[in-house]
Amino acid sequence: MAGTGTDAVTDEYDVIVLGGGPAGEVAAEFATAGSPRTAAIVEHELLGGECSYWACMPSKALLRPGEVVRSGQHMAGVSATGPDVEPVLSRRDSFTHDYDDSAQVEWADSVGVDLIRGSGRIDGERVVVVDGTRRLRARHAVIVATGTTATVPDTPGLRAALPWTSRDATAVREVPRRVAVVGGGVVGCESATWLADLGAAVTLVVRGSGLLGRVEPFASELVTEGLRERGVTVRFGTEIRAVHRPDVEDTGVGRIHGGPVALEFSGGGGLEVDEIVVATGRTPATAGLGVDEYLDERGYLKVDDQLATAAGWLYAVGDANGRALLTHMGKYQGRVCGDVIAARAEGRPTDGRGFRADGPVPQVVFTSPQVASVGHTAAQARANGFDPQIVDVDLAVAGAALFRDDFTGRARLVVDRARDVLLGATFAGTEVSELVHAATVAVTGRVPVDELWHAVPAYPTVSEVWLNLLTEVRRGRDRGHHTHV
Ligand SMILES: Cc1cc2nc3c(=O)[nH]c(=O)nc-3n(C[C@H](O)[C@H](O)[C@H](O)COP(=O)(O)OP(=O)(O)OC[C@H]3O[C@@H](n4cnc5c(N)ncnc54)[C@H](O)[C@@H]3O)c2cc1C
Ligand SMILES: NC(=O)c1ccc[n+]([C@@H]2O[C@H](COP(=O)([O-])OP(=O)(O)OC[C@H]3O[C@@H](n4cnc5c(N)ncnc54)[C@H](O)[C@@H]3O)[C@@H](O)[C@H]2O)c1
Repeated sequence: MAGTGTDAVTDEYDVIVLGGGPAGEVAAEFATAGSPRTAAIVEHELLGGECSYWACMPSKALLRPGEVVRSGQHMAGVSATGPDVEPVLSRRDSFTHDYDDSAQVEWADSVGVDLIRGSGRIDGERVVVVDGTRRLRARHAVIVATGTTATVPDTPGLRAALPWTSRDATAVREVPRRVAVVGGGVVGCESATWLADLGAAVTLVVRGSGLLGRVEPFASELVTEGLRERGVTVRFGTEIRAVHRPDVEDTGVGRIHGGPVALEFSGGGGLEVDEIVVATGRTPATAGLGVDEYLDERGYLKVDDQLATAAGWLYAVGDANGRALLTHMGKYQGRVCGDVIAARAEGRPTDGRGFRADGPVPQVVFTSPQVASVGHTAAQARANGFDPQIVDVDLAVAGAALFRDDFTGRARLVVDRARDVLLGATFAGTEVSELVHAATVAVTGRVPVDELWHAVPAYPTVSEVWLNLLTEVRRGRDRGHHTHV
């Protein structure tokens, strides 16, 4: 029976998915596509998950206008102002559909997946209980795709101050005049960017010494410079000892939660702001699901490359398995997991290449400048026992200068000398997001550098940076390990 957004009537399905975010949706679709198998998704908030309503979609809708304005401001003959708050927030709302998931429910209907509204937990082998009352049984598989929630540290006074999390920052309705963003990861850097674009005076409070922990150090430095140039105060080595907000009010998501907030720093000193955004990482939504024996020490489900746990019938995709907290990787896992379940249900072998979700991880951080990367950084390559050739070049090519007057940035290739293939690539610079897929293809396909030499970038495009990178790889082979241009 097709999903209606209300309770479906079937109590036995071939596949039951807990959590209707992007990973769970795709897994349900692929496990049943082109077959008579049935699937249900159990979802206790909105079908579409965090990504659609409180994460990727609204954040990128809030970030793009600022980048377009900067593009216009750095192009002779073009005048650009803004971004203007109200139209930007309305455009954001058009992407989150005002938190109405009926379009996703139609999608579920169209692929024959039932939606069961409620909170699911596992109660024995292949059995799911919804809201503590309704029992469902899965003939083949149960897939956990419950994602993560924002982690709020137990700093004295912080939780009582009702700080914003990523949900408030992406759902912003009232722009705080002064805001402290706590955490120097992706959420911290991106939300500092859009809140500054919307006119807030932003202080980014970072306990470590750099932004975006796992990226190449030069990318982290360029993002720090970019934030500072646009007026964001970036404070490294700063821990918050206590938070005081005497006048707290639960005004709703995206609204300012009361009066001013005083932050006390561990090393002395402090800061008064109108709102705090806590961007200190994620907590897996796996507690109380009845899967404790399959969790690692951080609370993520332990899975193999086929997304299966040690219990053959139980799988986990997306953020819930902690492999890569990214929508595209969750959807990739959903495709592989769905294919594995389908093959097993049909008695087909699952030892082919298509049945392992072990591809390299691409990511774009939509700050200004952006950071687009895939595979190993230089440090990761060394830590994994490779002897990498590292090649760095400036992003200044003819195509870049034509693209935008202020185009700047750097690119790095990490090459495995032994096999003559790319292990990773990082582009940090003006609007570099679309550059990374070529690198993803090269890394995934293990294309030899000598073959890449024949992949000629069109003139005059930003992709011509590839020519400079590959030229340097050839030169570097004669000169030694690390080359800069
Ligand atoms: C601010 C922000 C910006 C981001 N931007 C990007 C980006 O640009 N690109 C990118 O690739 N990634 C981005 N991410 C990460 C991305 O949002 C996640 O990787 C992605 O949402 C994970 O998808 P998922 O399906 O695993 O989980 P989720 O999207 O978290 O969905 C899980 C679903 O399970 C439901 N659920 C949980 N427990 C239960 C239960 N017991 N019963 C029923 N339902 C349950 C939840 O309600 C939710 O709908 C961003 C994250 C944040 C916070
Ligand atoms: N564009 C994108 O691809 C995108 C955008 C946003 C989020 N995401 C994904 O979402 C995930 C979560 O992002 P995130 O930024 O919340 O987490 P993160 O783990 O990337 O960064 C968390 C930051 O908070 C700091 N921190 C942790 N505990 C702290 C504490 N008690 N006090 C002070 N600082 C503390 C950490 O040192 C780190 O700098 C990431 O893994 C990312 O992949 C992706």
